[in-house]
Amino acid sequence: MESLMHVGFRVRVINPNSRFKSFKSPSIPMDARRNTVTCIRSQQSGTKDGPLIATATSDSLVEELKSKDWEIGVLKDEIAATQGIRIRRRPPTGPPLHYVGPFEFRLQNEGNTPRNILEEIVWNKDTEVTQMKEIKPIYTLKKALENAPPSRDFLGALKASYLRTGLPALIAEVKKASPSRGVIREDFNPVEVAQAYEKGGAACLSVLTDSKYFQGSFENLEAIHSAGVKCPLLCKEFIVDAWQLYYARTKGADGVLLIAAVLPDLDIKYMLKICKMIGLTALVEVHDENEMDRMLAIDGIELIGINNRNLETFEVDTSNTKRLLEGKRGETIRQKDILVVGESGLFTPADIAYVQEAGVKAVLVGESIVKQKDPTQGIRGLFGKDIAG
Ligand SMILES: O=C(O)c1ccccc1NCC(=O)[C@H](O)[C@H](O)COP(=O)(O)O
Repeated sequence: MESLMHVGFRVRVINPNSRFKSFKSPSIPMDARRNTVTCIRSQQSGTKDGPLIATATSDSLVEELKSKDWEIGVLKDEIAATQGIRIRRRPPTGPPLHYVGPFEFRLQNEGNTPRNILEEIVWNKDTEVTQMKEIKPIYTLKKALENAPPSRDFLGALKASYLRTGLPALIAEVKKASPSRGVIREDFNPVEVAQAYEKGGAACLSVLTDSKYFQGSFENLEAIHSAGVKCPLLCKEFIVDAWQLYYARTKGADGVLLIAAVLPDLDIKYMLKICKMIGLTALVEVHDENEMDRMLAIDGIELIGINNRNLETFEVDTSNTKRLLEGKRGETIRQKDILVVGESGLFTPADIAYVQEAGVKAVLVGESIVKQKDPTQGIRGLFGKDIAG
């Protein structure tokens, strides 16, 4: 996908209502773009006879590239919309300052605020990742992975726990705060929480790494990994770029979350391939029927999470899990041997029994256990019994 963004290509928009039926991307070949960048860099290092003409050419080329990249972003949103994706990936800045493209595109700058919290998070993440990529280019991450220890088997740990206890395997979430609940645990020591979860019988852990909205961090993930916690670790992030997969793996993740509400099918397929290549288990998250159907049409998905929380409105409804596993969808899931995780809003043994009855073999739980003084006891309370091995 990333390369598509940077090479000249023609996009045909399938949506019949689209204002942009066909669009020819910048026909500036990859090499020319590299040369542009090289040219700018050499100017920055600045020889005194650095040609002024080159500055003008570079500046206008950079402006043109920015504008075209922005237009492509808008078109990608349109393609995503044909898959029922409502989250727009357009950066919050709108068109570049000197944008002189089509009038329709210029108009789109109006009302350029996120429509809901998930969109806001994703826009913020796009900016954050762009900056991080500058600091740690992907080749440095790939290099680091050459000597990285093998990842742990996230899916295997869930299956083993389910077989051992006969209850849904627990992915216990290391979560200090959230947009919907604010601060959930004041005296938050991520390593102590992780160790308490492991002692209580969690099969895997989910570690929030977003700092702005969840007060999480990659340092937390790394610290839990280095402390010798044996449970496989899910990097709970808002993945918008394949770079993040490599980064997560270098920080000790064994699994990552891919959110169907954010990522179009092609991105999911591409990221699944990278996950496989670098030893990450992908937990693909859905919230509604459309997302479930899209994911069931993609080959190679082994783990699907059904989020009971609507990430646009914060509304939580555990019957969501049941609804998405009914009928034909449930049958397809069984045929494909996909393990389903029930996520969010689970507080009591009755909640666990309800989602197990619906067909889940694992649950992802944060608030109800992290807010207990002793999270080990929190797990006992959640299941109504001791599930430690
Ligand atoms: O939890 C939120 O407020 C939230 C807001 C926006 C995007 C994602 C959000 N949460 C991620 C999750 O779905 C939960 O952390 C996870 O499933 C655990 O949920 P819970 O047991 O209810 O803490």
